[in-house]
Amino acid sequence: MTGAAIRVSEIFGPTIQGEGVLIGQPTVFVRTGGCDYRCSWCDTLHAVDSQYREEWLPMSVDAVWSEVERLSGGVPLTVSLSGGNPAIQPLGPLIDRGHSEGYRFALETQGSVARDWFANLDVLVLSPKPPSSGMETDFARLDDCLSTAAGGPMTVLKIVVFDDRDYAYARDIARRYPELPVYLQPGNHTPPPPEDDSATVDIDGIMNRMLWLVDKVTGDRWFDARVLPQLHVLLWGNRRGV
Ligand SMILES: C[S@@+](CC[C@H](N)C(=O)[O-])C[C@H]1O[C@@H](n2cnc3c(N)ncnc32)[C@H](O)[C@@H]1O
Ligand SMILES: Nc1nc2[nH]cc(C(=O)O)c2c(=O)[nH]1
Ligand code: SF4
Ligand SMILES: [Mg+2]
Repeated sequence: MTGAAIRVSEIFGPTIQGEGVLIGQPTVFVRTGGCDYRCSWCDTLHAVDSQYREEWLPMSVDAVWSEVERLSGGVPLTVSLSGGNPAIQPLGPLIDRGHSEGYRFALETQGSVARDWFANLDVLVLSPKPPSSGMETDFARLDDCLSTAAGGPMTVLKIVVFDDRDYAYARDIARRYPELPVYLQPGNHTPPPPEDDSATVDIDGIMNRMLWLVDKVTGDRWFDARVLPQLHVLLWGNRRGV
């Protein structure tokens, strides 16, 4: 077996990337299990809460890779690595394997753990957490993620915004990293409870938050910001595996 086992919550697709810089692009998701954060509004608790850890299978690189190849029909695409926090899993050998077959890799992480294999990614999405999450940003660690990735992937920021404090946080982060593109994402205040992915989602509420966010950004003449909804939530609500 190449490398240590990867704890996998789910592998699904192809679907479209619903968020941020790759929005609309066909992708297969590899969602790892386990997270060092507990965001108050996390929409993926089935891959975070240790209550569900028996559903996270330790898989070899070969096993993960054959599932990605099966789902993609062997046609190279961008694989989205998410979680949980995928940075706490040994994903370097998987990335090498996929690259050797012509696939690309995008990874989403909160920026709390840096890995040397970040440099081998094609896209690194850093999603530091605003005050409404209840989490504290460790800027030294976020800086580490950036310096580890330097010269490698296209790196972008994606910040979830629920309220004025979150918006102020997003502006601060953007000022701190002026070289990074910033994507703002309205928060889903009706995320699914982990055991029920059919729970209804308040699309009108999310769209109102989106409109508010557009007003904030344009009112402040923050013309470098990009504001995008979670497209998969608009299309499929809280459903899992899409
Ligand atoms: C589920 S997380 C997994 C990856 C990593 N742990 C992270 O937070 O970046 C993927 C993305 O979903 C976002 N997200 C989680 N819950 C959300 C919610 N209720 N509304 C909007 N975005 C949410 C996160 O901020 C992150 O950008
Ligand atoms: N279609 C789709 N796009 C996504 N972008 C980020 C996701 C995630 O849960 O990390 C996600 C997801 O679960 N589905
Ligand atoms: S860091 Fe990501 S996966 Fe972890 S609790 Fe927060 S939103 Fe959920
Ligand atoms: Mg999600």
